[in-house]
Amino acid sequence: MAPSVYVMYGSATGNSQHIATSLHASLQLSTPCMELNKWKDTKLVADAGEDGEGAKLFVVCSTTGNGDSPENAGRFIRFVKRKKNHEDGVKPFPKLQYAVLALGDTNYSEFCASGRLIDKHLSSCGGSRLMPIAKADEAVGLEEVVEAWVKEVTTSLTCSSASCEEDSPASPDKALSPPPHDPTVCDGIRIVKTVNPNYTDRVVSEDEIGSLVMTASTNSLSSLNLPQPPPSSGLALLSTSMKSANDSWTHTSSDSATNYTANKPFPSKITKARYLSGQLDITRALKKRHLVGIADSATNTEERNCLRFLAGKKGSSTFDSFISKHSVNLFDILRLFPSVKPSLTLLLSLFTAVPPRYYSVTSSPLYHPHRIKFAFTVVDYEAVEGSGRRLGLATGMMEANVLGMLVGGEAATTTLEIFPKHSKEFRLPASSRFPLVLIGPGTGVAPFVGFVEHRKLHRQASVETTAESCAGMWRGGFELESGDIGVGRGDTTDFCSSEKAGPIHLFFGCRDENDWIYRAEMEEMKVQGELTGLHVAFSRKEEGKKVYVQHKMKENSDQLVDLVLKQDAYVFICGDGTNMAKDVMACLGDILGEENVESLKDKKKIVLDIWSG
Ligand SMILES: Cc1cc2nc3c(=O)[nH]c(=O)nc-3n(C[C@H](O)[C@H](O)[C@H](O)COP(=O)(O)O)c2cc1C
Repeated sequence: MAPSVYVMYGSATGNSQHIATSLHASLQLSTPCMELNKWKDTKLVADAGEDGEGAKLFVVCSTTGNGDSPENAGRFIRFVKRKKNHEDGVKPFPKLQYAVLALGDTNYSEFCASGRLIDKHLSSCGGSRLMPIAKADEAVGLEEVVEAWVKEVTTSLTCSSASCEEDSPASPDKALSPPPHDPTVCDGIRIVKTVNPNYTDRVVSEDEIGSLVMTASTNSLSSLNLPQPPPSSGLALLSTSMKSANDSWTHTSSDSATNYTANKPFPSKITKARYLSGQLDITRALKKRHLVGIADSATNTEERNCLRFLAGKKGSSTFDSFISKHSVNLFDILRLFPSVKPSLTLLLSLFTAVPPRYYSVTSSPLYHPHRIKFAFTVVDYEAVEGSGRRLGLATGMMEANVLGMLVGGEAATTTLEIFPKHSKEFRLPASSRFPLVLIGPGTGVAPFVGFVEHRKLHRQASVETTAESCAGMWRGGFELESGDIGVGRGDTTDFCSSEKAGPIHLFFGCRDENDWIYRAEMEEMKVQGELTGLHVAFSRKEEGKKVYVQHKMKENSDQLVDLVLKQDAYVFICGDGTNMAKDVMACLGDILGEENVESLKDKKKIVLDIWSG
């Protein structure tokens, strides 16, 4: 009997899920397409086990966080990693053949970490590779690697099948990649009247397509009637209450709060909101896979061809200059290409459920055990001047919810569904004695505000506890009278307070003073001595002089060497992964030496929490 074929995915923002479901549909499999965590709901273990008929498994999995697995793949990865799965005789998948497509982004240091783990451990679990792992890089575009992998999977299945000729599954190209060369598209696509108002019924060359679509888009986009919220905005801070009869945020693994997940979030009450500054800058646009899907629903051939061209290899530069540059979204496409009438089912399959958004907590649980604060940039921008305003889906919703609170002190009307996502590494060392080097330009600074607050409160609490013990208020069952020991309570408090806490240096960067979030807090921390060094870089304060955090780090090279290499400091870096993290890591390499940086990363003494826009 032929082995059963399974397609499974681990996805945080929908890309892997879409690739997997499209592949699954095109292969017309009888097994369901599942998220990896649901592997036990399938017959995979039975089929690929010692007594099974054999199984082929195709995995598409992304990496999120800083080398973390997507939530819907974590359980599966923990399962394949189990030590006992790798011992002789008890391997769970001796009859498994598999292939892994890993999605990632080379801007992150742990490129494709989850896919690599799955590929490695499926082999340790007894499986054999049908093909080497494929790694698709978001930084340069996923399409090429994805298309090649899908083709290889399809070929491997069709040609290993005895009934190759009659039973071959439908080509996955249909769902996943642009259609093959079509002369009406590539040799002279006619841009439809609705796209170009100056259209005359003529054939235009490929070179003209870009500018025509651009002209049309600028005209049309600027007339889009997007809802206009009040003038912006920028960075906002929300404070939400976690308090309910039985739940508390502060307790860890054993507590019920950790049971809140993306699928079962906690409805938190918004208690406070305030603006932190007035600047924004994020982009969001349709991906090629959306265009491929939508193109088929165009009833007008020319519109369909135009969309296919944009989604294909030949249309890549037009795609960049039209779709990406203008942040063209579905709504724009429906207006620009009126014959496109996608069904609800198609849209649901193309646009996966809105993924959760992750924000760093900026407050210490020691301060407010039942409340958390977090900061976010309100996405509100024009992709190209005059092309109309774009609003962030999640941040726009959050801002709208608390607008009354921000401008008039009214209470928020809705709750915010939240759940915790614990970080293994991006957390303060247990002892306050270690110095900290905190590098967080822009909103990257948000978690560090909580770090400094937490360390202050932690230290206060431990000084008070130690001082009480030292002063003889408690001595394991009996109390000493004042005068029994030669020092007073004041002396011991002073002694305990003088216990050395490591210095904290914060490197922050922004455009100019208007952009300086948490300024009051930072300056207060410096005055109070909680921050030993506050190093602020302004990139647009002086004409022609761009100063970034790396420049401030270089200025303080000797101090950094002393803190990190002699005093055992922890270095935390948070913020934009596309440029900042790379530049900061290169700068650390220059200051501390590449080898030291590598070894400190391995020891988790240089820790990153980064994201790409
Ligand atoms: C918040 C965030 C963190 C990420 N972290 C990593 C990472 O550590 N390593 C990596 O290779 N890619 C990382 N990526 C890139 C994603 O893996 C990539 O965008 C992928 O296409 C997402 O696929 P998905 O939608 O199926 O989750 C990250 C992306 C985001 C948005």
